[in-house]
Amino acid sequence: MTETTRKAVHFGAGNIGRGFVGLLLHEGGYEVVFSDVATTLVDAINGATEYTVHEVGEGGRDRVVSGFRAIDSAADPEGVAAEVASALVATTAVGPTVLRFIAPHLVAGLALRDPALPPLQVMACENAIGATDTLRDHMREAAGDRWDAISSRAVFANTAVDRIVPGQPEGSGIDVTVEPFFEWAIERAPFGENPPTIPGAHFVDDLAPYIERKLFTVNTGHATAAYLGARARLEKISDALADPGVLAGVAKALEETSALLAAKHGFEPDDLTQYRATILGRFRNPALPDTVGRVGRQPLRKLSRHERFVGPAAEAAERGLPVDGLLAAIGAALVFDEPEDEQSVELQRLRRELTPEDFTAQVTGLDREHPLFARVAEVVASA
Ligand SMILES: NC(=O)C1=CN([C@@H]2O[C@H](COP(=O)(O)OP(=O)(O)OC[C@H]3O[C@@H](n4cnc5c(N)ncnc54)[C@H](O)[C@@H]3O)[C@@H](O)[C@H]2O)C=CC1
Ligand SMILES: O=P(O)(O)OC[C@H]1O[C@](O)(CO)[C@@H](O)[C@@H]1O
Repeated sequence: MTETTRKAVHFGAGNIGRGFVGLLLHEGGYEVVFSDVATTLVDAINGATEYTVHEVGEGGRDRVVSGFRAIDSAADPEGVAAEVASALVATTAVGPTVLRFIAPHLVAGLALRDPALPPLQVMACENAIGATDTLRDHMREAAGDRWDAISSRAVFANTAVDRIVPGQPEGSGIDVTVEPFFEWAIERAPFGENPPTIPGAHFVDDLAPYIERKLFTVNTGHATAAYLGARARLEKISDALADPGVLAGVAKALEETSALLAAKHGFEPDDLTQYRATILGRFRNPALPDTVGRVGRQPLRKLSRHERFVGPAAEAAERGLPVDGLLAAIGAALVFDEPEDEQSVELQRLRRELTPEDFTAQVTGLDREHPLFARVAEVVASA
């Protein structure tokens, strides 16, 4: 494989796929093959020779991506397997619950792959702890008896990706509007001497502190702003941050997650204060057309056991740390009522049909004996 055939297959050509992962892979010198199930999007990508990532806000600039194509994985699974077989890198940005549908494509590609090639470098770029491990588990399951023969043809690294990429305005084609900030932290060890070349990414020995700091600050804070903003009938995230009540609620929830991060991972409190300030500045970016509906999407996933609210609140409660701000955010999430969002509709149905205790057990996954359980059930009862 020569320098000119450096190829990455990226699953999920949506907002983060084109506006972040695809962009950085392109800047790292890879030809990018997007794989998606949205036929119109695949056609639009194949109809273009370049697209522009518009970074809006302070320090932002336009970046042009070229050297890509797209393939419809529903219509042409054999084509996807062939691309995977000869790629150097495979990434995903499809949503954590979709990883199991990507696994069979990767397995089929590894089965075709020449064992003499360098191992495929697999990285799931989702907002979830251990997403690449989850993808590998799905692959192992999909491969069954074949796994032992093909698993050495790939290496797997967990990653933490951070860039706000909102829903795109009508008529923007495949261009993407994003914030200027980004961070991509990747586990170093799986690659040995040959890490992928991704400009601006940083390789770390232990990803756990990075991904927890990211998820429990950026994502906890963003989702808190969305749910408090939606409850205050605000539509834009930047307007939510301008509301003193919402801002105070976000600040309180994040002070609690910072206290946990300091206690658990040894982050310096002053550094966390600075990190929170930077993040609140990012949420306030008025040039980003971001909405409480997008950021609050899939509330059942966000209220689950190891996600951005219950995850840190449970650990904080176990350590006797304060959780009132996180409980208030959970209270606002419970009344998130977006008819367009399936999980929001399901959430409201569950609230109507279950007792507060049964709802808490089912939605948050907390054990009934956990120190947080009764407090969440109380919030559910009074929401
Ligand atoms: N948008 C953002 O600001 C950020 C998003 N993320 C994470 O990135 C992931 C994707 O988020 P977005 O790009 O915002 O969503 P999106 O909805 O814009 O993109 C997801 C894409 O995946 C495609 N897809 C769905 N099922 C598929 C399948 N079986 N095979 C191939 N493609 C499939 C969809 O058609 C869509 O194009 C999520 O896990 C999200 O949490 C992470 C950091 C930032
Ligand atoms: O599907 P999720 O988890 O809401 O992912 C999107 C979130 O990730 C973020 O990009 C933060 O990195 C936010 O823009 C957004 O709220």
